[in-house]
Amino acid sequence: MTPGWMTTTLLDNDAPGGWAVARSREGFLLDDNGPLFPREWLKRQDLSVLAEHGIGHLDGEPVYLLELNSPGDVQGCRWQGLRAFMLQGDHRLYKVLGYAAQIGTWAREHRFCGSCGQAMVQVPRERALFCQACDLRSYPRISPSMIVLITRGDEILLARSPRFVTGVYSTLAGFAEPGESAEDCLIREVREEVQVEVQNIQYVGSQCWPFPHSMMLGFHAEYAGGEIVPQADEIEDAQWFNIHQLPPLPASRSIARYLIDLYVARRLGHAEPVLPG
Ligand SMILES: NC(=O)c1ccc[n+]([C@@H]2O[C@H](COP(=O)([O-])OP(=O)(O)OC[C@H]3O[C@@H](n4cnc5c(N)ncnc54)[C@H](O)[C@@H]3O)[C@@H](O)[C@H]2O)c1
Ligand SMILES: [Mg+2]
Ligand SMILES: [Zn+2]
Repeated sequence: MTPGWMTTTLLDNDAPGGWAVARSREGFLLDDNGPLFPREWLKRQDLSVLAEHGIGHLDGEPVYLLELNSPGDVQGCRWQGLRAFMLQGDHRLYKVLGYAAQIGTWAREHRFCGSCGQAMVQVPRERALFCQACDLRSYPRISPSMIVLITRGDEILLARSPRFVTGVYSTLAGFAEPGESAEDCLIREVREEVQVEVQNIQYVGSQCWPFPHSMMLGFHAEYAGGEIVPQADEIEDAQWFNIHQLPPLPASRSIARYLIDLYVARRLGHAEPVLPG
């Protein structure tokens, strides 16, 4: 038995046994034991299954995803969104569900060829869908996004979007556009969102962010000039905060929080935090 969580290319759907998770637009099915169910039991429930995907091994046991057409009722169970699993509970299970969510979303959204409209088929032994007519392959989609902590000595620039929990301020972030390097994207996003210029851009680390398929690339940058002007509609407020007087911050498992905690720790000479995977 190999301990831990390992994703795999594909598993044989006809082989019996293993664990399964069920996903619908309401999130993952959950009972008092968590979101992992004995697969044979789960498949006997009255659920409308769109597709079954083998996704990996947890402590050596195969794990499958049942992607559902609609959230059914299973006695003693409820539905819970992926974000809630990220915020509380076992980080390992959150990784399993995050991967399941990305595979489920991608396969659901690529059932038909984007070029000719024919049904896509599974490629043997590879996580890819294939159009025989066009010889076109589709792989799981990942959207690179930059996230940056801008600092000015003891001050850090944080902003809030109207979508955030009341009071919470975070680092600036945005999706890469075609034609951009990571640094180009970062500079553009910072200009768009707060009209500030940055210098000494340093890559810090990355994080998978399965909401629904971002790959966060985290940076630190120093302030170089400009007055904060928050972008209409996108940024509700943006301010310089002294590291000794910070507002409510993002969830501890986010790279946004890590970038802030890391800078504060270095500034104060405290032990450095660990970037959550
Ligand atoms: N893990 C973290 O700590 C953390 C923190 C902040 C943001 N994020 C994530 O970073 C990502 C980007 O942040 P943002 O929302 O500020 O981006 P953003 O500033 O680029 O603005 C989002 C808008 O950009 C547009 N957009 C452009 N390309 C897109 C694409 N590929 N997918 C979806 N929308 C696209 C859409 O109109 C969307 O509403 C999001 O997924 C967000 O959840 C993660
Ligand atoms: Mg943004
Ligand atoms: Zn096609």
